[in-house]
Amino acid sequence: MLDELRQAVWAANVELPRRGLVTYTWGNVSGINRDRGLVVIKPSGVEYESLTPEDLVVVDLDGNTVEGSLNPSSDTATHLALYRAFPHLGGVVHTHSPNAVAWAQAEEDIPCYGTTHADYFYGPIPCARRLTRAEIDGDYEGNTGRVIVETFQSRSIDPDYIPGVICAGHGPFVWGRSPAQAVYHSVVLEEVARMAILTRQVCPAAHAAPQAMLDKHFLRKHGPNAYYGQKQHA
Ligand SMILES: O=C(CO)[C@@H](O)[C@@H](O)COP(=O)(O)O
Repeated sequence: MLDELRQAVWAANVELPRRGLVTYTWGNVSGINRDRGLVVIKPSGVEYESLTPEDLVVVDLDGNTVEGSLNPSSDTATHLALYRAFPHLGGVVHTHSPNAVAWAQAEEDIPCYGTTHADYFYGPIPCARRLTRAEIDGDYEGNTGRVIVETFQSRSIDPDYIPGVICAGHGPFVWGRSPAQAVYHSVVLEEVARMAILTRQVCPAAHAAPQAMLDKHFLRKHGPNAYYGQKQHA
């Protein structure tokens, strides 16, 4: 079932260790078929070295397993909350990439200091608040997704313009139009998180990039007036 999506989700998952974004099994990628309302996701705790496309689990948007004999990722409910709330998402990635986690553990948005960030994220990357005790004890992974969605709604952030978030004390969830694009954005998020840490070290009072620079760099790559590259780039 969903052979093409299964292959894309498998390729995106095995790209995570190649890109240095995961240690052991600390991450997962999913992809969605919107027509069928089905999500393909990595099974929980399976090593990337032994992962095959057949190991992936197919779930519906309520989290029921439709195909697969392995348990889906423990983060499945978070992925599903994002797919339900943000209709343009085609793929979601979660990792514990260290520079993004550093900002998440500091409970700070990742500031946009320059053009590398502005090329892909149209403003600071938000840090979603810590969960309450009741939210952790209850539907933890579902609540993680709900808090991410609340963060975007309450701050009027468009998830197409800021394709990722860091969750306080936890780590990044990043998305894209496809599983491959979600991995691409995860690589960028980790790099800009690292650059922002270096910037703070060089100058603790560094200024955020001005709006004009954000506008120029994001909008020349995204949206109706984009002119960067050859039109098919992520
Ligand atoms: O945060 C955690 C574990 O604390 C998970 O995101 C990570 O280990 C990946 O879990 P899965 O192997 O996808 O269940």
